[in-house]
Amino acid sequence: MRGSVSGAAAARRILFGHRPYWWVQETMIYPNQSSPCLEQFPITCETGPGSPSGHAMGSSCVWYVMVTAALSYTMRWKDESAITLHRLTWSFLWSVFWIIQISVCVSRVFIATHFPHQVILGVIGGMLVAEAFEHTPAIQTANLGTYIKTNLFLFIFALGFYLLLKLIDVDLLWSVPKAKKWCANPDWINIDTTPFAGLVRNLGALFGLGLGINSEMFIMSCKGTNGYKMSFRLLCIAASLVTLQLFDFIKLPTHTEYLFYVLSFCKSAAIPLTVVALIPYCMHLLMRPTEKKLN
Ligand SMILES: O=P(O)(O)OC[C@H]1O[C@@H](O)[C@H](O)[C@@H](O)[C@@H]1O
Repeated sequence: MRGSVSGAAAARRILFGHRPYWWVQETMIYPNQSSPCLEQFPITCETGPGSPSGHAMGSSCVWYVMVTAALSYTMRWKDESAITLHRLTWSFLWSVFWIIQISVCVSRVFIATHFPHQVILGVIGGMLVAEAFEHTPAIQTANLGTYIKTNLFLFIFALGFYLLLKLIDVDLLWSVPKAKKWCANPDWINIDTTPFAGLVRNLGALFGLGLGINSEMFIMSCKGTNGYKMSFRLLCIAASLVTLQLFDFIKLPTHTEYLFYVLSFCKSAAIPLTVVALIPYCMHLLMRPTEKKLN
């Protein structure tokens, strides 16, 4: 009994970060209704727990991967002037990195979705995740079966963890009613901010990545001779950036929860599949006639 009580307390401490926009309404620390008035915005009403910040974590993780990948390129330059250039690039890229992270953190705190320590934890967490994945090259070589098994494991683990915590009276979705109660405008509550929506999105992305890197399209384009060409890579980057903007225009219907989760999974799977396999394959086909003419 004591074990389950202390387990619940530990889980609460780790997973139950309050967000300022509801915490300020419920805390008892301000006497005689003197609690400060926090302005809310259309993006304030996140429904998940506040710690660590998902936006800060996502941003630091993605930018960390891009900056370290770019620097690993410049590190190969060996002569004296190249070393100076590498140092300049290093300072520039890390400055850009920190400017972006600070901007994300300040904006999350400004709109009352986070306390400062939650965004700091998010940035550190994102960098740790990026480091861990950079040291796990198996991700890029795993077969589709492994991706599917990992997907199933993560889904069952998350669901099992949710149900297990429910048994010891801990509701992992505790934050949703709080958000609904204290959000200034019900229209600002978005289903895609719930913890389950985040889970489904991540599972979809992982599945799409698995499908992509195990597809013929990826093998023929990225693993072929074109894959090493700078022009091919730049074309893929440009086309991917445009396509990602187009994906952003696809708005999913939110009236039926299950349908939303299924479509969200499909959309999240389609994005890496497009970027990793479809676009490189199209670019590969586009570049082929030019090569034939040259030959
Ligand atoms: O914790 P934050 O910064 O409010 O970010 C929450 C977001 O974090 C993201 O990681 C999740 O994918 C989203 O579903 C969620 O809305």
